[in-house]
Amino acid sequence: MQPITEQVNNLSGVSSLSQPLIEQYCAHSDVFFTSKENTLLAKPPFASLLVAGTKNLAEQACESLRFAKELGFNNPVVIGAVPFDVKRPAHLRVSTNVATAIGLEHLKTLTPLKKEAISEQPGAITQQPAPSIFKRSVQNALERFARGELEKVVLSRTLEVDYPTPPNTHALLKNLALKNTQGFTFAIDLKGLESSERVHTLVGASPELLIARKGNRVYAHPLAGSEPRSQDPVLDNARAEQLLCSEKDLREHALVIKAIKEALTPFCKHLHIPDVPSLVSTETMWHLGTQIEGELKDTQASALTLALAMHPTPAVCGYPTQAAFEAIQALEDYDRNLFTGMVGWCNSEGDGEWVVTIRCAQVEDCKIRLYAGAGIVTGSSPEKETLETGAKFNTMLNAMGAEMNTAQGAKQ
Ligand SMILES: C=C(O[C@@H]1C=C(C(=O)O)C=C[C@H]1O)C(=O)O
Repeated sequence: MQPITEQVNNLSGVSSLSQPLIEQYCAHSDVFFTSKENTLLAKPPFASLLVAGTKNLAEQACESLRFAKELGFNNPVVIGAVPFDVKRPAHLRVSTNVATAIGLEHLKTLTPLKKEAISEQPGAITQQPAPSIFKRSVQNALERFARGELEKVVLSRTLEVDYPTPPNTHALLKNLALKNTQGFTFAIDLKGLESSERVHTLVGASPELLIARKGNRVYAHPLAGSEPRSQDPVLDNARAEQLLCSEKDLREHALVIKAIKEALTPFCKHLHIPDVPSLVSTETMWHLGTQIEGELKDTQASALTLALAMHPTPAVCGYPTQAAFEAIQALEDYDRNLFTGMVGWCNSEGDGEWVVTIRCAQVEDCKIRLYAGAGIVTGSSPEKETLETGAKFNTMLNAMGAEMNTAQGAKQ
């Protein structure tokens, strides 16, 4: 895919390489997003903040971008985060001050970034809920499947890491980008939502592309079905091979593909979906992934419109969607808010990239809250799902320079 953001403003006149952009990021005010192809750094002043329930969010975004263009800005961009529950306020900003660069994949050819400490002292980790409670929720989900109430639900848990002084969010972002050059690394200032002067940032490195649009072409790369990586190469390969032919994981994956096909078909002239998924690896996980490509009937539907039509996919919610959503409300005892929502950007042409908000955390003052979920279907094991969510925390824990012990299920 060619860079989508070629035409976007570069008002600060920075070079077109992403490393300087990441160096210029300021945790107190900015929004940073990078994919393999594009890096965007949006700085204040922001033209407006779109927080309405997301029902008509795409229209609002479209109007605000048109208005910004009428005011003489060449390439305004909508950038930010939409929550898991689309009835909750989104955190999207219209920016006319966006610097762009090529994607992070090219970081490899630049002076290597070095991993930085995010805090002088280690943080204290608390699991919320405790693994035993998470396992009970998985068991409850299995009982719901047996009663025929639904086929899949994604259940999640969190870790709270408390530091004696505020951790360095900029260093955390750089560490994430350094290790996840194949994924989508982001940092979104959330102060507009909370009206607090303290650093409050959503930060993460998602491996999952919800949708990218460039002209009349669309791309999606849903992931579902996972195995933790192992540091032992033989075991690591064996886990990957096992995943590729796991009946349970293929069934879990197929539900996601079915829903995405239903969501995208009305918009597309052609939609290419491979018959079988392939393996996707991150630093910490193996996943089953399907590379979907389509051609739009027309370019009326923006990347944000398409993303909202797809969200929440069964990769983060379950199947059927409403039953899964209700099961999540009943079984999770915390507020997901932005976790398992979407993060990304969209320009006035309607082009953009939206990724699933996973492998992420919220940094607030001296606390970092990490999130991880796993798809549960008939055949899932409470023990294995706890280990899987534990392994998913490692994307953030590694970047934080933190570690949980094996008993807590987060070791590789
Ligand atoms: C919910 C998360 O991941 C989702 C669930 C997956 C699974 O169950 O296999 C895989 C990728 C994501 O769609 C997460 O990482 O927190």
